[in-house]
Amino acid sequence: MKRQRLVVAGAGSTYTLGMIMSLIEEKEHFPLESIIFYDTDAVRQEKNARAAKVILHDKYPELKSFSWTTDKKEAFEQADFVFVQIRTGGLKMRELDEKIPLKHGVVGQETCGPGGMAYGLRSIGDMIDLVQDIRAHAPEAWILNYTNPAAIVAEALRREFPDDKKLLNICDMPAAIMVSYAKILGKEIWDLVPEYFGLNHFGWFTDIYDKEGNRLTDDIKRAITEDGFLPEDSEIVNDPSWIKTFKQVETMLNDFPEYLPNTYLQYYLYPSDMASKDDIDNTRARQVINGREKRVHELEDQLIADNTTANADLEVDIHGCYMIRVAASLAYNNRDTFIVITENNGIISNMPADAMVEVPALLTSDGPKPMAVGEIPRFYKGLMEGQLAFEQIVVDAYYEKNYNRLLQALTLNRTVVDTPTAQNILDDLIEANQGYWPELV
Ligand SMILES: NC(=O)c1ccc[n+]([C@@H]2O[C@H](COP(=O)([O-])OP(=O)(O)OC[C@H]3O[C@@H](n4cnc5c(N)ncnc54)[C@H](O)[C@@H]3O)[C@@H](O)[C@H]2O)c1
Ligand SMILES: O=P(O)(O)OC[C@H]1O[C@H](O[C@H]2[C@H](O)[C@@H](O)[C@@H](O)O[C@@H]2CO)[C@H](O)[C@@H](O)[C@@H]1O
Ligand SMILES: [Mn+2]
Repeated sequence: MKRQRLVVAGAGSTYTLGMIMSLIEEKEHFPLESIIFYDTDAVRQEKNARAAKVILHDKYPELKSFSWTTDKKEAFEQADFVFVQIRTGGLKMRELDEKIPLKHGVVGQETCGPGGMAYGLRSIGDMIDLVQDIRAHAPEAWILNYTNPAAIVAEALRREFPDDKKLLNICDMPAAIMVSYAKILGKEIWDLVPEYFGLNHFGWFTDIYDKEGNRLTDDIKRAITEDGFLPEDSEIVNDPSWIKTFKQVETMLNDFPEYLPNTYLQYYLYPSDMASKDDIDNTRARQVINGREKRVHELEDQLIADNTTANADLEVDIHGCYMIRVAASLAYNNRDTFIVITENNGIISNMPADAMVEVPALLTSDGPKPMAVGEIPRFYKGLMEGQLAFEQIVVDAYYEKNYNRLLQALTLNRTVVDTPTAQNILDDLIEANQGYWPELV
């Protein structure tokens, strides 16, 4: 098995340490020769890097080299794989994305509605530059991108790099949901075969099978409607916000029993309820700053001070493992099935060919081979068409630098709808995003 040379871009991320643990856990599936961290923020990256060095020294002796840099050439020129996880504007801007819509009585969420639009307009330019930089030094490397808002980023990258066959956008949410299904069924996530369609953070499981072909969907639905639904992945199992989100799946399934919903549909199906229950002074970004980010940094301080993992509480979560299994399937032509974001081209036969959809695909060394979904029922098609138009108009607005396009996008979005409200939110977002968004005309 060829050992891979991996670059983590955005290595100052709160997910990096978890990714290192997953790389260790998955080393037989995806063996590494080297890891290079790359980030534009040398200080933020260095903390993660020094802690990772301690972990890798203890738990990955086979790794030939580990280093970190802010130099693009040094980072990318030898890469086989680049995992991309950047956040333009940081958690500070995420907090504004959440608070500004809430101030106007609208859902405040990093990837949905106005918050997703704001974050998208910040991310697009940086992501285009980053992919160009990677391609300048590593034309053949696989780029696995999970930078959010993945739907809007994927649409912009599709337009910018139409012929790039080694650029794949992915999200871990379907996998995190499947971890909970697996727990209900007394199985492992890797034993389950999903049938799924949608857009990123906007989709449904239509069926779940095991590898022997047994249909398990009704067992899952029955368990959720009788006993409720909880997160089970280690990263989120005890997080009150994620517990509340998973519980909402029971409500969605009772209201719309046909398919099993992605958790993110709560923002689109119950927007008034979601907006009214959020605390503007303690939105998700604030919880992450005081929670995951603080926890990760404290753990890193401890690892660096101790110079050993002996006393550290290190856990593996599905986020990293999913990305790594995806990478392994591409690298070694495993042809495993994963839910990924890809251009529709007839997969969902009654959705536009150019839509970036989220569907199961066989991942091969020749790229993803998505499985046909066929025609989807009118309700889902209607919801998806509205959301897709929103996402595509946001990307149009980025290129056209056009205020009115953004007003159209927000008015279309199920979390907003009302034009004067859309105008007020948009004006506040423009002010908050000066220097990040294109100058609008
Ligand atoms: N698709 C998914 O399912 C999924 C799951 C988890 C996280 N994410 C995404 O991963 C990203 C990281 O999240 P986080 O909360 O850890 O954020 P974070 O702010 O902790 O980390 C992001 C890092 O990216 C760096 N960065 C910003 N712009 C950069 C650029 N142009 N080039 C290189 N580095 C750059 C920052 O300096 C920072 O260190 C976000 O986009 C988040 O939404 C996606
Ligand atoms: O609010 P956050 O920062 O905690 O989460 C935002 C991300 O939520 C999803 O990712 C989950 C993931 O599904 C789960 O497995 C675990 O690793 O936690 C992640 C969140 O902490 C979502 O898919 C991402 O796109 C979001 O960035
Ligand atoms: Mn996601």
